[in-house]
Amino acid sequence: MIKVAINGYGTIGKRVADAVAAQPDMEVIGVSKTSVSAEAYIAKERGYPLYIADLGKKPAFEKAGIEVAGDVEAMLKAADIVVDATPGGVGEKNRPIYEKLGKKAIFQGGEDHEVAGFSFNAHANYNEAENHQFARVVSCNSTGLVRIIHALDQAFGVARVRAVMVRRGADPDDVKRGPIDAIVLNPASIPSHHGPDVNTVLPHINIVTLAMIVPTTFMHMHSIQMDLKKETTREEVLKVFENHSRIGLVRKTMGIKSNAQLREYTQDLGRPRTDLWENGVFEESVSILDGKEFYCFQAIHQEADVVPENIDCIRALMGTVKDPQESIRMTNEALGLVAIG
Ligand SMILES: NC(=O)C1=CN([C@@H]2O[C@H](COP(=O)(O)OP(=O)(O)OC[C@H]3O[C@@H](n4cnc5c(N)ncnc54)[C@H](O)[C@@H]3O)[C@@H](O)[C@H]2O)C=CC1
Ligand SMILES: O=C(OP(=O)(O)O)[C@H](O)COP(=O)(O)O
Repeated sequence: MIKVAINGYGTIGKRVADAVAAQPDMEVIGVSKTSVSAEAYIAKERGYPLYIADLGKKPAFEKAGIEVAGDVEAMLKAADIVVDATPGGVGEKNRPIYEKLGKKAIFQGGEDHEVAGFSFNAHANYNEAENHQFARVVSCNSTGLVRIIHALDQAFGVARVRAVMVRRGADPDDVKRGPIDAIVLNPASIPSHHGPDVNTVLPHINIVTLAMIVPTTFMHMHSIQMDLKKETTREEVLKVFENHSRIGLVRKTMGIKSNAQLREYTQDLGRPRTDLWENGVFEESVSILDGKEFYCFQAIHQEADVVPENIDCIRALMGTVKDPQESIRMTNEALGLVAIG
């Protein structure tokens, strides 16, 4: 069993912890929090040993009825590998301790590529991970882009990509963020970080991305255009998506035309935390013009799509499963991830 520590038990960390616990070849040896919160109670409820960054806060946890197993360093020492899901920028500060203890670590998309020196996506570059001490799972939007670009690149060749990301303003629990009544260019300059981020995994792709944020909390929406190298048809493109285990199709017949309806659907499916782990490509939007021009809309659930990628990244860095497809299959099966559509 691979012993996994989750440093930072928040939006991403709590999902990764549950996903690790569901795998046949991994166990959660601990999760960490900085202060008492509802999430600390959930860790207790799940039976995950809870470690804290500052032992000076131990009395506050104990007063709240939450047992503390030790400090973060003790958790790291007990682990084979750590998934660092602390807020963007904190991972970089944590890196020296992983180096000191000789532990493998996975960073998230809030860190720069250089923090790990290797950026990861299971379908695109799983086999390059072995022998690395560190990896970074690219951000949620970049993960969604890499999946779809890589799939079409493998099938038809991709000459260039132009994409616009309409980003959710904040996660559902994030009461301090906005906007409440605005469309914010984020950033106003071009490109947004997503294109260069895609290039950390797929360096040969010609891509320009633009991004803005809107007052929603559930999912980003992408408008994507790609020039393909080989002529194809809409039907052939749909077949590629149907055969991809992490690209789902929002079928025309479902009548879903928004993030809100898609959330209702994942909820009705009984997905944990309503998570959409796969890309949600809108079937109706998939278009091929003049044989080579591809268009689509896709929804990306920001809290969820990086979760299975973190699980595959654990196996890839540990070198325990050599075949990417086998790891992807194991991860999907343990999560109950059967792509929609
Ligand atoms: N929320 C999202 O939509 C997505 C976030 N990411 C990335 O994942 C990373 C984590 O983001 P979230 O889960 O949203 O953050 P979050 O704020 O929900 O959770 C972070 C957790 O880390 C804990 N923490 C803070 N400082 C710590 C420290 N020094 N040691 C241990 N724990 C500490 C906090 O208590 C909190 O539980 C970031 O790099 C972010 O950019 C990636 C994809 C999507
Ligand atoms: O990884 C994300 O978005 P991104 O792919 O646009 O960087 C997550 O939605 C977190 O983004 P945030 O920086 O708005 O919290």
